Amino acid sequence: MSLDPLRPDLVPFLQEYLPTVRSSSDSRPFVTLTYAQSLDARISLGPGIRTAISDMETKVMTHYLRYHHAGILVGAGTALADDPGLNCKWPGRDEQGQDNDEVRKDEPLSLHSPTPIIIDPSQKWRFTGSKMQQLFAAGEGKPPIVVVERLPEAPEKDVRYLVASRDAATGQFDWPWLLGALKSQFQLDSVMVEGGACVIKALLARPDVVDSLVVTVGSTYLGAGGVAVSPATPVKLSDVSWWRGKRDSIMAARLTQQSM
Ligand SMILES: NC(=O)C1=CN([C@@H]2O[C@H](COP(=O)(O)OP(=O)(O)OC[C@H]3O[C@@H](n4cnc5c(N)ncnc54)[C@H](OP(=O)(O)O)[C@@H]3O)[C@@H](O)[C@H]2O)C=CC1
Ligand SMILES: Nc1nc(O)c(N)c(N[C@@H]2O[C@H](COP(=O)(O)O)[C@@H](O)[C@H]2O)n1
Repeated sequence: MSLDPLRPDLVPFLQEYLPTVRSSSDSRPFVTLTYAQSLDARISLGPGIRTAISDMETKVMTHYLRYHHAGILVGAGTALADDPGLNCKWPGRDEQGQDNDEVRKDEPLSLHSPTPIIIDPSQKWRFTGSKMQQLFAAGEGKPPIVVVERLPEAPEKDVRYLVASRDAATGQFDWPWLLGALKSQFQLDSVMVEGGACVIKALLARPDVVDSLVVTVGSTYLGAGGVAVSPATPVKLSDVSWWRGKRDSIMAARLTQQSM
C-alpha cells in the first residue's frame, strides 16, 4: 500500500504535540498515546477484528507520527488480532529539514521505522511468520522488543526481550518502570502507543507518563458490538486542538493531573 501525500496543514497542527528532546536525566521516553475511534467511541468492530477507521488522509498522519517516534507499542491483543506491520511508510524530510514526501522514496523504510514493542506477558504472539517479520526481512521495518514476564526457553530469532515487573496492586506491568526500561535498556527516547483497548484505557488514566494524546475520529459508527475505549474514571484534557479533514477529524491534547 502506498500513502497519499501528507496534507501540509497537519505539520503545524501536530508540531507542539510531537516528541521533544528529553534531557538525559529524564527517566522515561516522551510518550504519545494515539488511536482511531468511531463516533460511538469504538476502536474495532469486535474483539479480534482488524477494522479500518482512518481515512487515507489520517492514515498518512499516523505514519508521519510513526516517523517521529523511536518506538511503537501495542498490547498482545492487538498483535494477535491485527498482525500489524507497525513500520513507517511516510518517506521523510529533505536536506533542508522540510517535510517532503518526495525525497526519500529510494531509502529503506526500516531507516525511518520505529521499533515495535509488544506487551505480551505470557508470549501468546509469535514474531515468526508475522507481517512484522516479513517487513523486517524485506528491509521495511525493524524487529520487535517483546515485553514478557519470564525469558522464553526458546527465544525467537531477532527478537529482543524485556522482562518486566508487575505492579503489586494491579497485577499489571508497571508503566513507569516499563517505559523507564525502554529508555535505559534500549535507548528509546520516544514511544508512540497505538493500542489496543486495554492499553488505551490504562494510559488515559496516566497523565504522569503520557505527554501527548492524538485521537482520530472517523465518520462512522461501529455499533454496540464494537470494542469501546472509555477510561475507568473521567479524564480532563488541556491544550486541545482540532484538525478537520474530508471524512475524519483529529484531536490533539494533553492529559491533565486535575480531577473533574
Ligand atoms: N482503532 C485503533 O486505533 C486501534 C484498534 N485496535 C483494536 O483493539 C483490539 C485489541 O484490544 P485489546 O484486546 O484490549 O488488546 P491490547 O492490545 O490492549 O492487549 C491487551 C493484552 O496485552 C497485555 N497487556 C497490556 N497491558 C499490559 C500491562 N500493563 N501489563 C501486562 N500485560 C499487559 C495483556 O496480555 P495477557 O492477556 O497475555 O496478560 C492484555 O490482555 C483489536 O480489535 C484491535 O483491532 C488496536 C490498536 C489501535
Ligand atoms: N490510525 C489507525 N487507524 C485505524 O483505522 C486503525 N485500525 C489503526 N490501527 C492501528 O494500526 C495498526 C496496523 O498497522 P499496520 O498498518 O499493519 O502497520 C493496528 O494494529 C493498530 O495499532 N490505526
